[in-house]
Formats: sequence, structure tokens, C-alpha cells
Amino acid sequence: MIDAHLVAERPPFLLDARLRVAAGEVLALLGPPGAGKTTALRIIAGLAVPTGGHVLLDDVPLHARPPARRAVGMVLRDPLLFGHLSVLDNVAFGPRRHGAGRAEARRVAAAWLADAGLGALADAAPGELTPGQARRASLVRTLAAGPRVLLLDDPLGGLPDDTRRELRALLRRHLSCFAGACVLVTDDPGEAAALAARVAVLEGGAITQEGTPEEVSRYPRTRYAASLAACRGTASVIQGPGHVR
Ligand SMILES: Nc1ncnc2c1ncn2[C@@H]1O[C@H](COP(=O)(O)OP(=O)(O)OP(=O)(O)O)[C@@H](O)[C@H]1O
Repeated sequence: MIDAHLVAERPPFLLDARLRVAAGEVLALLGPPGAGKTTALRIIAGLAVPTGGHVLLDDVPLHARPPARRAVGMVLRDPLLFGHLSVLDNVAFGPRRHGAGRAEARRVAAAWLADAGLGALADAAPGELTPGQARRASLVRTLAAGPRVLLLDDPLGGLPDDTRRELRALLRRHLSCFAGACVLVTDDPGEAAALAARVAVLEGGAITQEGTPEEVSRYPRTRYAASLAACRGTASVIQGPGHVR
């Protein structure tokens, strides 16, 4: 489980947020632009230097572990696929790094790609993929590496509606059986309600409300939190802790 106190002083902006995410749980960090969502995620990932606080994974400081042993996977809007590797080898990269032989890593990667509807594109170069296909490949590349902490920074942002729906369905399927702790950053209340069991509303660098999408939408404490109310009826299908892959 993640236990984080995320502090970043960037005057006049101050991020000061406490987050706890259990294994098997998806927490949506929902907030308007500039609220500090990406900064929070980057601190957890070890990509931004905090000015205080802590990030613990199972009670051990995450950043005390060598980077290769942190088991943190991050998915961004930009798929960041390795351009010199085939789609298959992009996905095989994680299993290879964790000690699988070449053939085994490629077998595992092929299964992930087939599951994501990308089996026919295994030998393609990343540059040949459509934006939606590249996002799928990026997601399964991250999952194939077996992260214990999954950080999703606006993973559906900027896509056309139909592509977004497809990727959301794939994401929802994988999150429902993800055994680790997941933080999903979004400014889309519908996305938060559809994908996460719990929502933390981040505004101006502080958590203003936390609860299930139902709780937050029923008793919103701020105007921004009230935006979740429009999504009632699309409540989460993710059940929280207890799911295993
Ligand atoms: N490297 C930096 N140095 C100084 N200030 C920064 C830096 N990165 C972000 N900020 C500021 O920190 C605040 C939070 O930014 P952040 O990108 O984390 O918010 P966000 O909620 O992710 O917004 P968005 O959805 O627009 O990406 C903003 O006021 C931003 O200008």
C-alpha cells in the first residue's frame, strides 16, 4: 500500500496532500487544471523532488529502493514507446528487465498485445500506430512489467470520443483485476467515477474532499466536487482491495 504525504513548495503554489492507496485499490486524484495533480504523481514516481513529506510503499520509503526495484509503472498521455523497437519488443521490455528470457518475454508480450486487440501489430514500428493504438500499447507495456504501483496521468486525455471509450474499457478491465495500488490523475469527473473506487478531490494543492464517487457526488463540499454529481449513475465498478490478477 502507498502512504504518501506530498509536499512541494513552489511559491506562490503549495502542494500539501496526504494520500493512502491500498493494494488492489484505484484512487482517482480529481482536480481542475493547476491543482497540483501532476506534481503529486511525479513526486510519487520519483520524478519531482518534494520539499517535505514522505512516500512509503508497504511502510518502506519508496525512493530508498534502487529505481529498478521500485516497481512503479507510469502511463502518460504521451505513449513514449521506444521508436527503435517493434511494438512486441516494447511490451517485452519489462518482462526482459525482470529476468525473463527473450522467447518467454516475447510470448508474454504477444499475449498482452492480443488481449489489447493489437496482436496483428506486434511487428509494427511504434510510428505506424494510430494514437489510440499507441496508447493501448503504452498501457500494456506498463502492465506487462508487473508494477506494484500504477500511476496514470490523464491516460485518456486528448483522444477522440470513440477511441477514448475503447481505451477506457480496456483500462477498466485491467484495473478491476490489478493487484497493486493505482493512482489515476484526471480532471474528468466521469472518468474518475467510472474507473476509481475512491476519489480524492485536489484543489489549489490541497485535498478538499475524499470518498467514494457516490459519497462525493451526494455531499459535495466544494463547487468543483459537485461536478461529480453529474456522473451519478455511472458509479464505479472497481471493488477496491482484494482483487488479484
Ligand atoms: N517545475 C515547476 N516549477 C514551478 N512551478 C511549477 C512547476 N511545475 C508545476 N508548477 C506549478 O505548480 C502548480 C500545479 O501544477 P500541476 O501541473 O501539478 O497541476 P495539474 O493539476 O496537474 O494541472 P494540469 O491538469 O493543468 O496539468 C501550477 O501552479 C504550476 O504552475
